[in-house]
Amino acid sequence: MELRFDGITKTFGELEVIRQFETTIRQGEIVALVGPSGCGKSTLLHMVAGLQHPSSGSLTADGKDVSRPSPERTLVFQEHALYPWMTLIENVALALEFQNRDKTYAREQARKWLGRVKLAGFEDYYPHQVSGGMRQRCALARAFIARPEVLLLDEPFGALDALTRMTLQSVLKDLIEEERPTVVLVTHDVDEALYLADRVLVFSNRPATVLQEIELGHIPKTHDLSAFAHIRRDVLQLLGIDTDSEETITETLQATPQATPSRQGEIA
Ligand SMILES: Nc1ncnc2c1ncn2[C@@H]1O[C@H](COP(=O)(O)OP(=O)(O)OP(=O)(O)O)[C@@H](O)[C@H]1O
Repeated sequence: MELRFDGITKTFGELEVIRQFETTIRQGEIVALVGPSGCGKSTLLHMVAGLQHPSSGSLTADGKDVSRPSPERTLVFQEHALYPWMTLIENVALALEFQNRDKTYAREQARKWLGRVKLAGFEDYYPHQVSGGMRQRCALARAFIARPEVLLLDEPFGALDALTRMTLQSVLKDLIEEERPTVVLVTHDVDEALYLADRVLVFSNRPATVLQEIELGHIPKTHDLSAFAHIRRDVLQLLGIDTDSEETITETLQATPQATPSRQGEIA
């Protein structure tokens, strides 16, 4: 499914969040959105999901106006995505039951998808009985089982530790390669964007405009991103991050741009 953003502006009351956003995301393309906290990345995803509407401009999916949510466009959040009172298999099967599919078929498919994300044997566990990484595997199974044409990922692994995040990124990459949905990924993690995306859009502070568009193409990638070091450095510099102190990347991107420094001696 092709997504076309044509002169999209979004305001909430007096607050202008996105200004004149233009791009076309091709069928099967993976586009990452990176930018400072609060610049409007999630708002853009919510518009594609049909949960928010542009204040001006137009947004179409395969030429049709996006006006409401549809199972063709699935949103995956960072956490709290699973129903805690349902087992993993029930959570996954629900995505098909919502489409009025037969319950037995939905359960069979859910078992298959849990196997694909390496959760065979955990079907009858409740979300609180498994790790955060396993919950996100389950959330991916629930997103993919409905075979969405557009997958919208909002910081899908933001709550996970670095090692688990890398493992889950590989799981997601394999699923995307097999299923080929169009993907829009919002992330604070520049490495995640470079690893997963065909194209990266770097946004400015609010009102968000595109500072740079980086075409990576369908290059086979591994977690060794040394070949992309120059791109990574450029992106970080665009975001105003000192590349000599890399450990602060995620924290800096998450920091509120309007945050006021605490007075000397004050406990932050
Ligand atoms: N429903 C809403 N009503 C009013 N203001 C909103 C609404 N949704 C978002 N905003 C505001 O729009 C701005 C952009 O929010 P958004 O969540 O899209 O940013 P973001 O780039 O995804 O941030 P982060 O990276 O921190 O998740 C913020 O200032 C936010 O307070």
